[in-house]
Amino acid sequence: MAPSAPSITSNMSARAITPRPSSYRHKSEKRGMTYNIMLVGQSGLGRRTFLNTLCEREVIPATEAPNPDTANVADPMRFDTYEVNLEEDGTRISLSVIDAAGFGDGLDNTSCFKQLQDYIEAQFDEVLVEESRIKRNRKYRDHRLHVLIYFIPPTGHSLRELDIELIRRLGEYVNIIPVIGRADSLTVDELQTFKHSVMRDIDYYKLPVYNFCWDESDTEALKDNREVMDFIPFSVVTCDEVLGNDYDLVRVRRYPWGTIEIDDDSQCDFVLLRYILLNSHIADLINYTEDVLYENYRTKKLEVGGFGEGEGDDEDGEGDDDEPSTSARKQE
Ligand SMILES: Nc1nc2c(ncn2[C@@H]2O[C@H](COP(=O)(O)OP(=O)(O)OP(=O)(O)O)[C@@H](O)[C@H]2O)c(=O)[nH]1
Repeated sequence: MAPSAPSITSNMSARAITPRPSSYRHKSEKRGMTYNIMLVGQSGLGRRTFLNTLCEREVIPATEAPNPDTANVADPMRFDTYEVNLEEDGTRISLSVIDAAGFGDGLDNTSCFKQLQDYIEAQFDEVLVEESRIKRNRKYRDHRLHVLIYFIPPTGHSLRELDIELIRRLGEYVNIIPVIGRADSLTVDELQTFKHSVMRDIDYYKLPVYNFCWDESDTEALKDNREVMDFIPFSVVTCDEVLGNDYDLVRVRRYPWGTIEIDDDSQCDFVLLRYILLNSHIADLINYTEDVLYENYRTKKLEVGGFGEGEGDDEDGEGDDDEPSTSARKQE
């Protein structure tokens, strides 16, 4: 008899905290979900490897080494999109990941914030236009960003101006989850101290990172969510090798002195973060984006009259756009 497919060993069960999937999650189970994630962080912090580890396959192949003649010239930001279909606990997830490459790599990074903001707003505007059509496009694919994973470098100090500015500028448009990339660069004590410093800065500057406790009506989930918040920023170590046999696989990062099991929650927060992103909190992140962040954006845009004549015009000739934009209403 052929052996069954090997499965990745996860030590999630050993963790003191396993957040309960919210009621939103159960409602979306059968329908399947359209989910959009953006990865932002300076080059080399492990965005590509993180995505591959998250999806358990090579979504972004390794890039070739940079040409030494042009390596000193910072590229402008690029938004590379990757589509992946996943199944998590029986729920189909049509995942779109936008890798914002080149953020923070230049000497002057002021334009990066605007490029990111423009990108996120453009996805909101697209929905605003779509909502105002008389005849809706049934095949319309919503590209609003549901979560932005921001990679903080493992400096061991505190947040940099660049980190503060990014969270401050984009927090009103997207759910930002800060993570410490390459967290294996820090010892256990350094990591704890660094996490505290980052949280101190987030509190001090009132930075709008995603608040897991936004839905206070769900009292049962509130306790779990408070515990989840204690892990922010999540420490991430990604996999560069899979060890094991036909029955059991263990994902590791190998060093001269040994290995780190990235699915072991006593060694980093990757397994918890993955569970939050793809399972327990996926529906909350989508709902918060649609019901709060998008609604706020929409209200502001319509109040200042920024969504004026012509924006709803139908380029492909489908649908009629005579309807005034102010009548665009989100279907409850
Ligand atoms: N020590 C350590 N190295 C890592 C980790 N994640 C990725 N790396 C390594 O860091 C290097 C860069 O990783 P990438 O995933 O390509 O980083 P990126 O952020 O996508 O970088 P760019 O493609 O340059 O924008 C590779 O050699 C990875 O193997 C990690 O958690 N710990």
